[in-house]
Amino acid sequence: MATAATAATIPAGGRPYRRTRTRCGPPRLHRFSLQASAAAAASSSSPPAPSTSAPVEGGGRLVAELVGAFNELTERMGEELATSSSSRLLFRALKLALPALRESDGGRTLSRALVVAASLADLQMDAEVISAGILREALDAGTVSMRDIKAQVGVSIAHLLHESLRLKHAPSKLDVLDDESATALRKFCLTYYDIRAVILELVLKLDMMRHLDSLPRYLQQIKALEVMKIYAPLAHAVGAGNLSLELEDLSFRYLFPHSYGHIDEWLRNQETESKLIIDEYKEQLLQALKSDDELKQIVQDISIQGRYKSRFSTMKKLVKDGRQPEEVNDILGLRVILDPRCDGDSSEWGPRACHRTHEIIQSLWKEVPGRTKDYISRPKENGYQSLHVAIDVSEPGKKRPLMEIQIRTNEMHRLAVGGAASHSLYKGGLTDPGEAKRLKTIMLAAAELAALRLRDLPASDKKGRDFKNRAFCLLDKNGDGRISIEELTEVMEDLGAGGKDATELMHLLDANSDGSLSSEEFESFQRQVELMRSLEDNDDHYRKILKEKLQTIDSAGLIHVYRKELGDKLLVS
Ligand SMILES: Nc1nc2c(ncn2[C@@H]2O[C@H](COP(=O)(O)OP(=O)(O)OP(=O)(O)O)[C@@H](O)[C@H]2O)c(=O)[nH]1
Ligand SMILES: Nc1ncnc2c1ncn2[C@@H]1O[C@H](COP(=O)(O)OP(=O)(O)OP(=O)(O)O)[C@@H](O)[C@H]1O
Ligand SMILES: [Ca+2]
Ligand SMILES: [Ca+2]
Repeated sequence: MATAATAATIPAGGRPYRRTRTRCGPPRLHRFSLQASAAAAASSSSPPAPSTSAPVEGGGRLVAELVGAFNELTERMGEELATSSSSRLLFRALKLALPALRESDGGRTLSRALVVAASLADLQMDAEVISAGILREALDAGTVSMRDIKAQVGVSIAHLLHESLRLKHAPSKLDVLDDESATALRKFCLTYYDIRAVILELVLKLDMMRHLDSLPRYLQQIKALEVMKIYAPLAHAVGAGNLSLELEDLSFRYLFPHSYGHIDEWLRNQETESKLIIDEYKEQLLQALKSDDELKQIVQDISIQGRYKSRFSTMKKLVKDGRQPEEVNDILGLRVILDPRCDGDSSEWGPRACHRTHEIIQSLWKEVPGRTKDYISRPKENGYQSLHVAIDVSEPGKKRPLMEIQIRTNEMHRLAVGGAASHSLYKGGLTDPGEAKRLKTIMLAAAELAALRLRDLPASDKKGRDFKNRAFCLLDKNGDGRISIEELTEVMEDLGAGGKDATELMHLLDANSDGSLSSEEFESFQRQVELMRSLEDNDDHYRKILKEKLQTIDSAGLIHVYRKELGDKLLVS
């Protein structure tokens, strides 16, 4: 069995992972490795899993990688973005990038390129940005040239990459250690025509920050400082809030390891329980608000967001006025957003709905006296409106930090996110409201342009191809509903494998031996790819169980215990 170092999936932090979609919260990522799953498959007892090892050998493995990565990315993109022209573009980019990336650094570069692509897809970037993200690693590693990209993927991707490279080299022109230079550089970034290059660069910075450990200490600090001063505020300014928080926390960790350690320990100790409390209170409040007769009459929709405060944001609060961690009163946060009915007077119904929500909160929980701030009756100078209350969520014998609840209408929220009282300005990322407005216009224009460029071809081109079967349609070049040996050979040659591999793979997958692959035959191959992934998800799970039980495990011992104790549990449902 070929021992390729990288599996055909999107990895996190340099480790392969797979995502399970959940309705809320960030994607859940599972780590896995192909060798481990093969070992697990080999050791599992009856009924035997379908032969998963055969199609992943040699050139077949390349196709499995291509299809696996393609499926995972299009799933993340969602139907709206993964149009058929976008899919074709992404497929071309993957075909060029996969063989090139496998050559560098034992496959680690491929893992990282796929992580970058997945983050971009999660940010709902279009196929051009995602493709550029995959190819950028190959370009940096020197295994693909700009000329190859232009010829095989397209001029627009090459242009996007060119812009991101300009941005990459920008910081060296300035002394980023002083605030003025940092502000100047952020402004410079925002004058880019294609804001998507900025976002690509931000995601690449996040990837870099996740892999700083291997660098010498002084370099870690320089890079962390640059991210803290320039890229984290920039991410905040372009509306990528979670990206900004992660960039900040990672920089904080390298810049101030001791303070980070202290705060991290304190927040981590209560994180799991706090997040459960946030979810519980959120649900309870939503039910109470939705069943209130007065609110029913004046609002048409209610939503609640919850958040656990980040490491860096907590640290800033502590150093701002020397308070103790226990005195940070927004570690747990809820935000109620009310949508007043249109048939009433929103200038009256909005504030009334907020105050009614406050009364309901008071009836449910213990409000902390003196911590209520009514910025609705008395808006802040910048126009910010919201009603803030703090509640005590401690239980007898169990002291907890306070929970802050912000109550606002959707109109007030719009202002707090994008207006003069915008969060970007409030947090100091951008200092000029005009600039924030301009940025938004640029982003909208870029999005429209991308949508135009990637608009689907007429329906006749689709021949009833469905969303799930995109990979098949892309391999079936002449659209006759079958993948011929020529078509398979072509894609395998693109991936750097020989014609012999294509013949072998065809032999394995061609169940009815008619010399070509039907969509059903290809689907069963896709199922095998999926199966390998689930095996590897389980592997991680079992590894954890075993680690707890056995303390130390070597790889040979691991397989041994699998067979003895967990064999029948390893079946994949
Ligand atoms: N977007 C935006 N949010 C704001 C603004 N002012 C306050 N907020 C939000 O409201 C929260 C609480 O603000 P305040 O009630 O003024 O509390 P504070 O004086 O900061 O009190 P501490 O929590 O003790 O620091 C902040 O953490 C922000 O989330 C603003 O001008 N714009
Ligand atoms: N009570 C809350 N409920 C839900 N989301 C919140 C709440 N407070 C802040 N947020 C959001 O959480 C994200 C991180 O905010 P963060 O905690 O860093 O700052 P902040 O609370 O707004 O400001 P400060 O640090 O000055 O208190 C932002 O998107 C912010 O709008
Ligand atoms: Ca706050
Ligand atoms: Ca066949």
